[in-house]
Amino acid sequence: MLSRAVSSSLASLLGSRFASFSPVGEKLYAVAKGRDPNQPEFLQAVEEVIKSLEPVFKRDARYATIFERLLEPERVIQFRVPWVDDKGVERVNRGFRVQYNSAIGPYKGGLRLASHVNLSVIKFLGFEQIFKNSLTTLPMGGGKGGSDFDPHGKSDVEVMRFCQSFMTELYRHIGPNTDVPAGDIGVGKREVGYLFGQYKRIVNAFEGVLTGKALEFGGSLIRPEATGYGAVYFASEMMKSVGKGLKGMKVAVSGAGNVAQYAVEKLLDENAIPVTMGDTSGHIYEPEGITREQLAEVMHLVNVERKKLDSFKGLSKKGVYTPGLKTRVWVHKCDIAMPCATQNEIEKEHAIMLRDNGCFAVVEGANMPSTNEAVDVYQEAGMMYGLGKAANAGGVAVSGLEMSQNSMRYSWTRDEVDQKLRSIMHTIHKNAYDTASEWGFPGNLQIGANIAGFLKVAHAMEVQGTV
Ligand SMILES: NC(=O)C1=CN([C@@H]2O[C@H](COP(=O)(O)OP(=O)(O)OC[C@H]3O[C@@H](n4cnc5c(N)ncnc54)[C@H](O)[C@@H]3O)[C@@H](O)[C@H]2O)C=CC1
Ligand SMILES: O=C(O)CCC(=O)C(=O)O
Repeated sequence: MLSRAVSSSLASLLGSRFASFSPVGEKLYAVAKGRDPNQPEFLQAVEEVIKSLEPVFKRDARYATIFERLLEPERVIQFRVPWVDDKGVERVNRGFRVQYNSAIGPYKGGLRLASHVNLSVIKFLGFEQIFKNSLTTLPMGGGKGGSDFDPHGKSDVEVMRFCQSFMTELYRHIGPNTDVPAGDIGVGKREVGYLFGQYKRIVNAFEGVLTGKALEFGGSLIRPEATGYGAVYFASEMMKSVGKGLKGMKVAVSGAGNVAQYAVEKLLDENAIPVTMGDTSGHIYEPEGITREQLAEVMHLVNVERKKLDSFKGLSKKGVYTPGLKTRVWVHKCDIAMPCATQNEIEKEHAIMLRDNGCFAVVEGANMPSTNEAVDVYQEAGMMYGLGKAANAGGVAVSGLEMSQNSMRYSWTRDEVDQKLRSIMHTIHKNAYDTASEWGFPGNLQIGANIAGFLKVAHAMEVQGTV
């Protein structure tokens, strides 16, 4: 245990929020911060998990030791990605794959292509993925990768050249029983296709090394829809737990990409009223609800024309488009907020706006979309909080089902996969809910999900020895 003097000097070194850790939590956070002081997103994710795991560390100090081991990724791969643009100019990007934890299965997690990608971002995502994958009930470890290459504004051929170069290094580190990447921001069917083609060409084997593949070469039905649908199934479980339903609920959704599109589609199926969608160009607000026709236009614009919402033509008379990111979707009155765009898109001021406007639940389709200060606002206000690790686990869960289908050389029907997804989201919610109650925090899905996700991995790590 740290002395009071050491602990207070560490507190001033690490910032005021640090003061609320127990001495064990302080020590673990200090280990992470001491090793990687310049990785803010990673440290934010670590802080959030440590706070939830305090009761576990208190009950049995063994778990703190295991957690300290888990904090360090098993392997971090960083590499050069050279490619040639359409003008014949040589370009270089930086590629990453963080193979974070393989205690319960092969590393599994997406690849992100976006200019903001750096090691801190990939490490936070890989760290989160460990707990999320554990919650899915499927045997998948945690990993994440990507590059600071931004596919927006690049031609298809430029994206292909980049993906081929990226895979020319990555292929030696992955495999269907080792590490199975998939999509994330900036990586959809097109990019997964180019990556798969290059892998197959190099290793001369047709194997399930990526998920999110097109149906023609081993993809699973419902994988494109899975994260958005899964988040809405999770929201529905949250509502049921307090005797409510989604019908008639006004939902503010951020994002206009994969997760947001299918969240809006499923909200419409459930007779909820999605009132917003947003991207880096701005956002649309439809006070009476986004219609299926408007959603179809967004899908065409984003997925086919590769444009942003500033090109959206279908606003209703009451609809409003607000350009830029200064004003976010969270200014609009809603019952439920579903952030489905990116990390830290809800800061404390936005959480306060949501709370003051009567929003009573936040369900995260994105990874770590709320800052820790925003989460404090939700918890202090008694708002329901479905954290990303639980609420957006449907995507990776169906990726796990894609791996199973590839292994069996078989394909389940759309209904079969959708039923399995629903059942997995039900189980994740129940596990988080029950675990929260068992540990003395009834209704706190954040604590419940983090503890349940951690304990499974911790037990596997313990019996596998110090590896
Ligand atoms: N695709 C998947 O299966 C899964 C995705 N996620 C998470 O969901 C989130 C969205 O991912 P996808 O929809 O797959 O990506 P995407 O690339 O299809 O869409 C991302 C959307 O967010 C918007 N966006 C990005 N940065 C923004 C910013 N700073 N402010 C406002 N809008 C911004 C983009 O313009 C785009 O509309 C990410 O946090 C991702 O990690 C989580 C689980 C699985
Ligand atoms: O489907 C996958 O393997 C990855 C999904 C993902 O990146 C995520 O859950 O954040």
